[in-house]
Amino acid sequence: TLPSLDADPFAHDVLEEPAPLHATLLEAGPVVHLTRYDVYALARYEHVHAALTDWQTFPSGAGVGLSDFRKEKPWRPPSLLLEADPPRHDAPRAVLVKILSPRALRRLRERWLAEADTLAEQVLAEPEFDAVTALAQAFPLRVFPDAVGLPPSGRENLLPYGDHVFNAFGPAGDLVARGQPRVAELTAWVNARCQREVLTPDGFGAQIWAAADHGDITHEQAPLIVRSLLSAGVDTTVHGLAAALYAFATHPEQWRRLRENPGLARVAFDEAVRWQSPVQTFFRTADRDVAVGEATIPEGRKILMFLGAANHDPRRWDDPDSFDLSRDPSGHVGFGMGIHQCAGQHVARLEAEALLTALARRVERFELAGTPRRHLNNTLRAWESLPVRVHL
Ligand code: HEM
Ligand SMILES: CC(C)Cc1ccc(C(=O)O)cc1
Repeated sequence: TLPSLDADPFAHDVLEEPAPLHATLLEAGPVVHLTRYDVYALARYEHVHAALTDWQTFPSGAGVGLSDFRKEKPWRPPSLLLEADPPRHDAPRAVLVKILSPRALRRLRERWLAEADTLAEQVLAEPEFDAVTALAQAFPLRVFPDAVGLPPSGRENLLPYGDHVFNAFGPAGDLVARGQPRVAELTAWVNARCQREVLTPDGFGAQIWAAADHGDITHEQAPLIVRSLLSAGVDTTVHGLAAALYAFATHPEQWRRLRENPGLARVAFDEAVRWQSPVQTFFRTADRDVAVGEATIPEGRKILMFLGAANHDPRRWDDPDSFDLSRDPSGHVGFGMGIHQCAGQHVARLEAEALLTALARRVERFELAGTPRRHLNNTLRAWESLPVRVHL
């Protein structure tokens, strides 16, 4: 039989502190029926990994949120990557993976390292500041819109748009309602920024349009693929960097390790992504009755994958709740896994390497200078503020 639970994974107290629910789910069995939404929760690493890598059984085409696109109209035209399955998914994916590859990003490396140094010099002139606004938000907004090729005006729309995109994967509750008043305006702004004529010639956006000229995708698809960058490329890195800064402010011995070996910056970021899982959950749809353990997930139902729980599954990780730079975090599901694995992970890692390297060269120790406050979102694990004191 299938264990069931009436817990609400999107309740504010769970979004604030998901660990107790994760513990319950990890213990209860491979699959738990969440009766409140009639969805099937997967929390153990083995089963989350299996679902992520089996797109035929667990497709994305009906949406990766609670809403089933076969039953209700999506709030925006579906993504050609995130909310598409092969074969439709293939060409957009191939184009974006090439544009965002480690090799393609090499041309940005020096500029992003220099931008991080400049930002660090400015911010570290003060002994105390809010690491969320001064660093985690400021750095991505300093380098990413330019890399996409956005014009300067209106970039303050990116964070609230992304926040709504991530809330919209959850139930239509107060967090979605809070974003509603600005959705039309933010959507219009983002859609206008996906048009060829507003994008600078050397950015990721122009390269997507050039791929259409080259026949790799169609010109109708190009703006929606640019929209994917604007939807997924900002809030994720902001909260990923905030997670890393929170990890180091609460683990001074790990910061010391990074200072002794700045080459650890990239693995430190992946360990922070594993430890905090900035993207906590999202869905798939069961394409058939699926046996998981002795349980069966009925065809047509949504499964909810708890990345944050899988990244702390003691069946897969030693001492999972510790933030430890000596761990090999590879294999974590913080960037997903399989054919939809994060197309922008190398962008995120380069942003993190630049910022953490610039800070490691200057900051002897971080400490919390007040109680961090959470930013609640249906999908993202995020900080509203992270007051820190730095010792140079
Ligand atoms: C710490 C930062 C980030 C995290 C934690 C993250 C997380 C994820 C996860 C978990 C997925 C898989 C979604 C699924 O399987 O349905 C994903 C997909 C994706 N991400 Fe990221 N992401 C990050 C940064 C970025 C950035 C910077 C970009 C763009 C430059 C980006 C673009 C995308 C796109 C386009 C997809 C869809 C890929 C596909 O469906 O083939 N992400 N991301
Ligand atoms: C973790 C994922 C849900 C992040 C994400 C959001 C949006 C898109 C898009 O293609 O719009 C892609 C990826």
